[in-house]
Amino acid sequence: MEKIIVRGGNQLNGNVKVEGAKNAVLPVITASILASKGNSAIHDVPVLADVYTINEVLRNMNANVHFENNTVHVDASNPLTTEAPFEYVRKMRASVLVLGPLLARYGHAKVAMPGGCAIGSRPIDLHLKGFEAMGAHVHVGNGFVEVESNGRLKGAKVYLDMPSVGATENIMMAAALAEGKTIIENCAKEPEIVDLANFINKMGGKVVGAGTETIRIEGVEELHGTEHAIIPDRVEAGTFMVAAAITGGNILIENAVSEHLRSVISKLQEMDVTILEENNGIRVLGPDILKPTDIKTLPHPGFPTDMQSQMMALMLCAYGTSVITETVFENRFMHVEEFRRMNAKMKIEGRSVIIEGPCELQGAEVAATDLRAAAALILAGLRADGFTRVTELKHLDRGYVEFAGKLAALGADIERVNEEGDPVKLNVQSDGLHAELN
Ligand SMILES: CC(=O)N[C@H]1[C@@H](OP(=O)(O)OP(=O)(O)OC[C@H]2O[C@@H](n3ccc(=O)[nH]c3=O)[C@H](O)[C@@H]2O)O[C@H](CO)[C@@H](O)[C@@H]1O
Ligand SMILES: C=C(OP(=O)(O)O)C(=O)O
Repeated sequence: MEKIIVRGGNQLNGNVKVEGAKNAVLPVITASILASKGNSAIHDVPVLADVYTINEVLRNMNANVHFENNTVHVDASNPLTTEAPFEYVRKMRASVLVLGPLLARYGHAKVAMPGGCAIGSRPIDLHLKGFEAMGAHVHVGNGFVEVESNGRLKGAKVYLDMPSVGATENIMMAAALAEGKTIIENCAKEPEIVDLANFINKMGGKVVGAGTETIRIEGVEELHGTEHAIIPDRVEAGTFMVAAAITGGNILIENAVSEHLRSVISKLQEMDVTILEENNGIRVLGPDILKPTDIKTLPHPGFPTDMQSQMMALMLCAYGTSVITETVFENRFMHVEEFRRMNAKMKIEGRSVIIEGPCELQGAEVAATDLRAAAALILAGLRADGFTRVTELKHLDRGYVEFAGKLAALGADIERVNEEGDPVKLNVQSDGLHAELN
């Protein structure tokens, strides 16, 4: 089993470049199969396990997919099969995002029902409600969800009970090829939604209002391949912002987009972290003494749940009591137990965690419980006394490119090793890595 070993105490300084956003690239790659003619070239794609998984899902459906030099080329002009088996959905829930495009193009899609996961139960009822409103029939049974329509989907008015990111994306993709107009109300406003809408529009689609709470989609008869560059990853950027803050360092996070990070910037400033918006990114300077603060996770533009565990690591080092309230996922505190192994003092009360800082963090062997928890434990290790060993790196590899390598380049004493203790350098150049990452 591979581990990341970090010895705390080093201040991090220098520049780091943010990759394309995982949560933008996955829906964009699935949207590319809406095109019945022409190739799509998707640029600035991060070399992540999740990208390999979605590429495999598409290949399995008979699309032609090629991934090289951070560009994914998709040719979906062949007739596609319309099923994504459990093997993929188990690895990555975002595989359900093929439902909308397949249903719109072929009138049929079948995907293994995603189960619960470490952060909550994560149902897809809102996705299905949207498809039904557009005239599809939904059948759930034997571990699968199957959606079917008689002929073309019909544009409809869909109100989402909560602004689900995945439901907004799936319904937007389905509506792109539907007959007539679809209006999605109370939809998600995340920057990744805007990126997907831009991609669909470049394919010949007619989507307006992405980034607001109402999206209007005028369905078209056919979409074509196009070229698109993915937006920078705001969660990776936020993670490096915390790395600067927790080590009292000075890091320029290149490519970070401040408009995507307003809530994170504001909370870091409350903790006395200095944030400078520069031409090519965001510079973050950690203070000698961190102040406590409170956060409540919310849909965008509220504080992102995907930054909750990294902020928890930072709050452990602040002087005073901080409170985190998680409202997006019902069970996203699995990392609390792991932090406790590092001498963290905190208490879970319902949907909140009360953190009594500053804690004298101690190095320990800890297991990543999800993708962001993996990063958060490594961040805590940067500050802890002695060596922290983080296992279950499959979570980290879903969403961070060369995380240990990037931290080492900034001055961290960190190494990724295999079972024998030999250093592991991920060769992140080609699809050949797929087996290794899984
Ligand atoms: C690949 C990707 O982009 N993943 C992101 C996406 O996940 P994802 O798209 O799965 O998250 P959603 O916005 O859909 O989920 C938000 C909440 O809505 C609930 N819900 C969702 C759909 C549904 O049909 N019914 C329902 O009840 C979920 O259980 C959850 O409690 O947004 C989350 C919230 O910002 C992020 O943490 C994930 O990193
Ligand atoms: C929860 C996350 O991703 P996913 O929805 O792909 O599990 C995340 O990126 O933190």
